[in-house]
Amino acid sequence: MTDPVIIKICGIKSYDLLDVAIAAGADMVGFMHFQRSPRHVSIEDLAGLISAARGQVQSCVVLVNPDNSCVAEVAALGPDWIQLHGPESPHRVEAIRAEAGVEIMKAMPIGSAEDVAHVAAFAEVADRILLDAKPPKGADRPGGLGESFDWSLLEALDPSLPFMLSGGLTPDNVAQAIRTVKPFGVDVSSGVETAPGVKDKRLIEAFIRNARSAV
Ligand SMILES: O=C(O)c1ccccc1NCC(=O)[C@H](O)[C@H](O)COP(=O)(O)O
Repeated sequence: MTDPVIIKICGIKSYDLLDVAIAAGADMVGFMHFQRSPRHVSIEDLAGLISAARGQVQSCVVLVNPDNSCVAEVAALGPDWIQLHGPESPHRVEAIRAEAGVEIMKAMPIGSAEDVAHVAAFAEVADRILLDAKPPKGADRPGGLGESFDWSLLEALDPSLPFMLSGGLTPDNVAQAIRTVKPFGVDVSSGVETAPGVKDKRLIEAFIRNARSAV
């Protein structure tokens, strides 16, 4: 019997949608703290959402190249995870992990075999790796763009490395992604929205149902 895939619904901004994700069986929810994101949540709102999630679902705050004061401010709110989704180096990931005292997920942009070759160095310093599509040149943010990447690139990865898969996942392709790539977990944002930043209850439910039914 294989372990169930971890499901993360990213970019939750409201208590209503947090409840929807929990009721539908999400394992983890992501809260964006990045001004340029259409899913940005203020520090004040993060505090309430993290408290509401506690004990029901793992919470993950997504930051992009944060400075030490931002890390300290977010860590003080007690999320289960901080996700680093910027150009942080392995050394910086290690320092943030020591400073924050919470588990660290490092997002890695994948667009080529060279990008895949960089994963090992980050796997040594992060608690979990998230593989996402490399954003196109000129994109205004490094994630949450609904872009997928060539999953066959991941055949070069160390097969013993547990990783989360993201980038362009939807209710329609998540089961195929799980069967093909065999990730430890899956992460979605745009694929459960009707417009950037507008999550949809039925799409969240369908995503989780279809991910759970993948064999
Ligand atoms: O969602 C954002 O707006 C975002 C902005 C800046 C950095 C990361 C961001 N999202 C991080 C995520 O974990 C997304 O779930 C992941 O990139 C996949 O997004 P999508 O392809 O839209 O499902």
